[in-house]
Amino acid sequence: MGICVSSDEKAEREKLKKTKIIFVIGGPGSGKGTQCEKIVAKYGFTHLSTGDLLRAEVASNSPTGSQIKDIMQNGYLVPLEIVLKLLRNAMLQKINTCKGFLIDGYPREIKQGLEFEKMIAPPTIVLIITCSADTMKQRIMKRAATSSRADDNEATIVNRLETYFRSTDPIIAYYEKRGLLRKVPAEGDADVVFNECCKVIDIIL
Ligand SMILES: Nc1ncnc2c1ncn2[C@@H]1O[C@H](COP(=O)(O)OP(=O)(O)OP(=O)(O)O)[C@@H](O)[C@H]1O
Ligand SMILES: O=c1ccn([C@@H]2O[C@H](COP(=O)(O)OP(=O)(O)O)[C@@H](O)[C@H]2O)c(=O)[nH]1
Ligand SMILES: [Mg+2]
Repeated sequence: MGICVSSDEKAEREKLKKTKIIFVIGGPGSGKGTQCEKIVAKYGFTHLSTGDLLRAEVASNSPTGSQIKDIMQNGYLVPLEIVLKLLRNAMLQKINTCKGFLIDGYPREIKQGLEFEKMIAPPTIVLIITCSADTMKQRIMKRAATSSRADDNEATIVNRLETYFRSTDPIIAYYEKRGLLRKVPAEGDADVVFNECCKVIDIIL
């Protein structure tokens, strides 16, 4: 028996394929959220952070939320099916009004990127925000003073950095080979970094 795809689903897929999609990746605390906020203000794109979607799921106390709470608290990766389902639903909710999507914090592994393309669409570009592990640590510790994130503590930061560095090189190589990768150095002030982000985005408008 073949797979039955409804006409609604076909229309959704077509819409998703026509939309600009920017993956925004980078280590924990590198400034993805900060840059996305600025990009939204200037370009009107829709910002979806997979970390935020997962935190909302945990806060809702759903069965999925309880399943992923400890994984996140410890700085490991949530199963891909869960992340992708949340992401797809969130995208479909915005698809009719959206000028383009910023997908912040995804993919964390090549497999996540491949599944996204299968279920949703290929990214237009992949923006990677890069700074040293020391800078990331310092930024998160500073944020920890005011954030209520359960994973903004020294022990979890070590795991988050390790998780990031373990999977990131293959992701970079993969999108570089396809000509989709855009690197933005992020040691400087947020405004300086933003200026570089704009140069990259202006080209795809
Ligand atoms: N260029 C920058 N210079 C100095 N501080 C910055 C810069 N970019 C971000 N920050 C600060 O660093 C902290 C982490 O930034 P942000 O939350 O945007 O990172 P993130 O990549 O989204 O992190 P996470 O992956 O943990 O969600 C924030 O407190 C932010 O204000
Ligand atoms: O695609 C994703 C995105 C996030 N996470 C989980 O959510 C946490 C917080 O993610 P976020 O992007 O907010 O912060 P980061 O870990 O990059 O600092 C991560 O440590 C993971 O446990 C995940 O498993 N898959
Ligand atoms: Mg963030």
